Amino acid sequence: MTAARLPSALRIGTRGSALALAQSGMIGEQLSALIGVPAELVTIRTEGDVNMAPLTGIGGTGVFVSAVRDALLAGEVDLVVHSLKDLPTAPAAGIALGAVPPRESPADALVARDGLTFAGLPAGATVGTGSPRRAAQIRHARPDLDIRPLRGNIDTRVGRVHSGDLDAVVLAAAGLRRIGRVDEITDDLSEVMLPAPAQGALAVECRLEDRQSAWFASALAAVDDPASRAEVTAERNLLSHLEAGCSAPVGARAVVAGPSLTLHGVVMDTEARHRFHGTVSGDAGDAARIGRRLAEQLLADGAATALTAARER
Ligand SMILES: NCc1[nH]cc(CCC(=O)O)c1CC(=O)O
Repeated sequence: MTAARLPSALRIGTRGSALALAQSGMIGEQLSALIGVPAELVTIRTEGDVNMAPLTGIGGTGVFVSAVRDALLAGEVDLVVHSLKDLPTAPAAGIALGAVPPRESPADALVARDGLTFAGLPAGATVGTGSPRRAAQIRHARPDLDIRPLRGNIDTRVGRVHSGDLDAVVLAAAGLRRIGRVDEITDDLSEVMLPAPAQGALAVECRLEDRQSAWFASALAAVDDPASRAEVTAERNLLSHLEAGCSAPVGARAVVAGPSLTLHGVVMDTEARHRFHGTVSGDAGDAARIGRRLAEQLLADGAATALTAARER
């Protein structure tokens, strides 16, 4: 495509999971209505879909991202949609973050047998999660629980509870909501843990040069939500200035209220021996700087100890 002219169809690159298809389908419909051409989803198979080894062992969630971005750079698609929390914080050559659509709930959710809440889980209950961040915060809140490794798509994970294999699993509420399975949630974990930076938010990426095109830029601006963008900017700048990867035990939650933004962050090691947390507020226009300031504050408190301990595992 030459983005200067309207194409006959907008090709949107996505992973093939139910969640990815739901997310990119929704963005495709919105863009299609805006620009008046049909959107076509192009499924891209990634190493993360094929290889079921723990994510921490195959290069983190970045494995899902590279193949989709390669298709964009190769001109096979015009836009790609990702879960923003799966994107590395370093910018990718030739690619722009075209839009951050209005964010879904950033909360983590419990899916437990018999409708159990987090507080209602009996001592020794098995809780599945493959996320060091979730594991550390569960350990901190409930050292009596038995945390088990967990991978796979949302269906697989929830299935481990229905099969009686695990008492509970922890998932992003946004993922369950987007695939229409919000009824599975038995508790909201907002009071128990801070979410991953950018959890619940989407990233619509385009080729850098296509942003010059007026119709392209205006379509992207129409699906962009500045408040969501400010929140994820603060959260991801915290992560990048901690120099922590996407599987590091770092939690972050920014909230925009009117002109101001408040960012809460936590850094732990996986064993939950160390825990550093703090809050920085400021002007929402300073989101990146707020993230950096909280990172500096947590590092001054000694957070590097926790990050190093987490990396050495
Ligand atoms: N880690 C994979 C992943 N990437 C995005 C989501 C859910 C949707 C989101 O956070 O936007 C999930 C599943 C989960 O964490 O339960």
